[in-house]
Amino acid sequence: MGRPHVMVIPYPAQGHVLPLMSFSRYLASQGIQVTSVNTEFNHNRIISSLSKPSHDDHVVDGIKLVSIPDGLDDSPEERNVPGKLSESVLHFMPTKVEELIERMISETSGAVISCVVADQSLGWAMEVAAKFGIRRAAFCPAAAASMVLGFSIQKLVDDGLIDYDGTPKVNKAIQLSPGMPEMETDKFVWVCLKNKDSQRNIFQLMLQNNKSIESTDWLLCNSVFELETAAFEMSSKILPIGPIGLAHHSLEEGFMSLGSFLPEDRDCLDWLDRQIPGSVIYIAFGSYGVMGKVQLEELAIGLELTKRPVLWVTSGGDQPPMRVGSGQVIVVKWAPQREVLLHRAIGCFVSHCGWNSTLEGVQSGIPFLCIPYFADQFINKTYICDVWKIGLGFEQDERGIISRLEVKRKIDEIMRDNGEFKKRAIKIKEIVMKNVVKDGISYENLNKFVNWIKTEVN
Ligand SMILES: O=c1ccn([C@@H]2O[C@H](COP(=O)(O)OP(=O)(O)O[C@H]3O[C@H](CO)[C@@H](O)[C@H](O)[C@H]3O)[C@@H](O)[C@H]2O)c(=O)[nH]1
Repeated sequence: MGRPHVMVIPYPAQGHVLPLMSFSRYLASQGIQVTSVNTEFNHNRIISSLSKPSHDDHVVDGIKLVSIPDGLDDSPEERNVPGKLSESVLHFMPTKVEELIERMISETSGAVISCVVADQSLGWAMEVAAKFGIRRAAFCPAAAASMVLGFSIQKLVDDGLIDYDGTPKVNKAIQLSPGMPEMETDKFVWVCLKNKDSQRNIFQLMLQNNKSIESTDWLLCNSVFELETAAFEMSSKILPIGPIGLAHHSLEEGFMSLGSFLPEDRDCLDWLDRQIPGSVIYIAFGSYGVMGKVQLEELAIGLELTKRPVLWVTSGGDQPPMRVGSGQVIVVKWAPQREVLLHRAIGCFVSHCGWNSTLEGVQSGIPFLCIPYFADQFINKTYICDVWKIGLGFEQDERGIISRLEVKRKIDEIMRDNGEFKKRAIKIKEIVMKNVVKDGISYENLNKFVNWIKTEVN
């Protein structure tokens, strides 16, 4: 029997590459040969951001890194033009992946790829794999609730809640089933992009992906059954396997950053060592920065008013107008976020509620302050604030801005509150940990998947 070989294809964005890289590392640690396919642009960023240089650019931590062109020019700006990246993903990448598989098969005289694991948003990858007779699994890096929202589109149309292009006909909060987080129709994943063309494209893509997913052998979700019981009960096909980063903690530390597009600033960990336990506000908005100047300023002043130490990540480019260097505030471009959140100095996490950040905060037992701005982030915020009750949102003033006083008020509330938020956060963390150890649901699902990969190899 040959060694099983899995090809992993993430959507080419940071919040997708990181969890799929964690998943790849997990598979590699189970003796599976893994090829991770990234765009050339991302591949180069991944290699140059490794915290420990690799002897071989193409094999890192047991994972073979290969790249395909994305058809865009070399500037990062090109990828920020709305619609450019998604167009390349839809119309350029499929042929490149197909050519890559053909090449791999011919170079190794028919070597088997046991399975393609692709991001759930790349439905076409399932079709390419099927064309070569390769088995397939979809990986969802977002909450199960986001997936079932996609699966419920036809019902939303039938119930008269949205039009055929996804536009809401009414503005109201709905629940897809009892126990599901409430969702505002005007904040549906495809609606809150605030751009009609993008809305139409994403909506169409979700419909297409729903179809492609029907033909997959597995639909794995980086989530935890007990965090989202109602969502998992709505679709038995979605299997929780998360949080995926927790599955390989024993692996070599030097490659913890594998998949980051920017080098991690590890000095902030030394700074954290010098802070009082539970005192630091960690603020990070994922890999994009879209905060307006006025909001940024109110946030910065509000944080200063709390007189608490702050660690601020500027990844997307938003430079906080704060007095840096006072010892109270440290600003970094890219932090080792998972390690930061686990540090005893951290008291709360001001987050945009991307699903990876949500899971990382949850598994660290840290309370949240939420500033969601698009896509699935509103659903994740509802989980944090209304379902798990481990965080607070902010009220906006008449200008649509979160004022400095509101920032200070909410941070003081979450950091004091006799530790109620912290206590609940620790409880939720314990639930999560139960799922990733032996006999836990995520652990068992991962095991089943690995066994399936191993036993079906010819
Ligand atoms: O300084 C930093 C900042 C972030 N991260 C990591 O970057 C990832 C960011 O992921 P996420 O929190 O999900 O944010 P986005 O990059 O914005 O993720 C996109 O993808 C997610 C998964 O589909 C969605 O939930 C989000 O809405 C979408 O914006 C996390 O693993 C962080 O640990 C770092 O390592 N260092």
